[in-house]
Parts: sequence; C-alpha cells; structure tokens
Amino acid sequence: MAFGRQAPVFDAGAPLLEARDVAVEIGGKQILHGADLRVDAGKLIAVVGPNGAGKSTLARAVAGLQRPSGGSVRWSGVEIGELRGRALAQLRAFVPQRSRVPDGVSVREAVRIGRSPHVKPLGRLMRADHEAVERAMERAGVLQFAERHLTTLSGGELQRVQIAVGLAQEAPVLMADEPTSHLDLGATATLAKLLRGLTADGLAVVLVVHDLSLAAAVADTVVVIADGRSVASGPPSEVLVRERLHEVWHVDAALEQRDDGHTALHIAWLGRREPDSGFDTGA
Ligand SMILES: Nc1ncnc2c1ncn2[C@@H]1O[C@H](COP(=O)(O)OP(=O)(O)OP(=O)(O)O)[C@@H](O)[C@H]1O
Repeated sequence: MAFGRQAPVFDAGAPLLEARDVAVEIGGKQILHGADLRVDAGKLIAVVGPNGAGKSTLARAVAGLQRPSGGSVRWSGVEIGELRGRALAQLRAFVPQRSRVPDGVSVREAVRIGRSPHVKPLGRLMRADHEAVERAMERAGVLQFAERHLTTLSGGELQRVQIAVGLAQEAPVLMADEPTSHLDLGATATLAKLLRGLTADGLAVVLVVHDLSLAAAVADTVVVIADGRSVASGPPSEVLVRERLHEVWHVDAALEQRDDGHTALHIAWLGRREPDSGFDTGA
C-alpha cells in the first residue's frame, strides 16, 4: 500500500517550462488547441494576441489553474499532472489579471500571504520567511508604504504589491496577466523596468500583455496567440512584422527598431496613407 505521493524528480537540464500543443475545453467549447510556450531562466516572454485569443487561458493552463484537455505541460521536465499545490507554488508565482482587494489588509500582510507555500499548514512564519517578505517588498519598491491598507493604494502601487506577493513565493518563474492594463505611462514604465530587472536577477517572467510596443521593448521572446493557438514565437523584431500585425490584429502597423536600442510601433490608426509611411490600407 502506497502512502502519499512520491516527490517529483526535476530535470535540471530541461526548460523551466515547456508546454506543447496545449488544448483547453471549457463548457464544451474548445478555447485552446495547439498552443506552445517555452520558458527559460533569465528570460522575459511576452504572450500577445487579440482579445479572446486565449492568452489568459494558456497562462492559467500552464500555471496549473486550468486543466488542459490535451497536450503536455512540463515544469523542469515533470508533467504538471504530477505536481500539486505547494510543489507548483514553488515553481511559479501567478499574478492574476483581476484580484479582489480585501478591506483592512495592509501591504505587508498581503505579501506575507504570498509566502504561505513555504509555511507548514497552521504553521507560523519563521525568520527566513519574514526576511523573504521584506526582500520581496524591497525588490518591488513597496516598502515605503508597507503599513498602508491595499484599498488606499493607486493602481500602479497595487500592481507592484501584487508583484511583491508573487516574489515572496521565491519561485523561479513569475507569471503576470496584464499587469499594466489600467496603468498610466509612468506607472507602466516603472513596472516594465521592475519586470525586466527581475530577469537580470535570474528569474523568468511570463507577461500576458496587449501593448505590443511594451512587449517589443521588454521581451526576449514574443509568443503570438490567435484563435486559440500559437501562430508565432521569437524575438520581437522577427515576430511583430507588418504582415503578422495585419494578419492577426487587422491593422496597418510596423515596429521600428532604432539604433539607440529603443523600439517604436507606428500605427495607421485611421487607416490613412501617409506619403512616406509605406502603409497601404486599401482605403
Ligand atoms: N470560464 C470560461 N467559460 C467560458 N468561456 C471562457 C472561460 N474562460 C475563457 N473563456 C473564453 O475563452 C476565450 C479566450 O479567453 P481568454 O480570456 O483566454 O482570452 P484572452 O486572449 O486572454 O483575452 P483578453 O485579451 O480579452 O483578456 C474567450 O472567448 C473567452 O470568452
């Protein structure tokens, strides 16, 4: 008679995450069919695609929050079905698109909750846990308002707290679903620098994002999801080409890589043809 599950045996040579041909069916509807995602340490992967393409569903499926109906999801070589709560929480942190902001909870208390995968059930936080919480708050730039209640924070501050909650998990992969969707330009830039900085610390970051110019600026790899499957994956300048922007988003747009390392996305918003833009809207 077997007692409990055997500890998973991770393969240090395998990618942190390798998802192939992932399918998800919800309520009889095929949401994903044939989505791939690979994540390696120190890399930032941006998952982009139109509304309803299946980006969040893919993120949730690889994070173990949505059961796939097909394909394979492996974390350091171990099939996700073999990984349960705590083991999964120590592999990846997931910052959801919308999370409830509870009343009466301070920033520090929220970040402590992020540490819970390391704490035994009904156990107390140990010194190492408190240190991890402080480190996470410092890294995310939220220490200066650690005692404030979540309900008093701006959108940008709250997103950084969400990242701190994820960082307290000390998982090698941080996944964030649309963390910049309600942020102004300055707060978006702060968050972008923070996420990119985390890759310099050795973490892998998976970012679900609509803003293609942001994706192009921060990502090592862009994965395009359209109609429930991945249609392209690679460096931003190779993936976000004019033909694909037209095919997937139905816009005339082009990504410019400037010599100073900056990127710019030029979009013919009103479908007008500028004399030298090269855009042909057919209008
Ligand atoms: N729980 C659910 N029940 C039914 N349909 C769902 C569910 N979750 C997602 N869907 C549907 O699956 C499709 C993909 O949704 P998903 O949220 O993954 O797309 P997305 O690319 O993240 O979209 P967006 O950019 O608008 O957030 C949509 O048509 C959505 O309505």
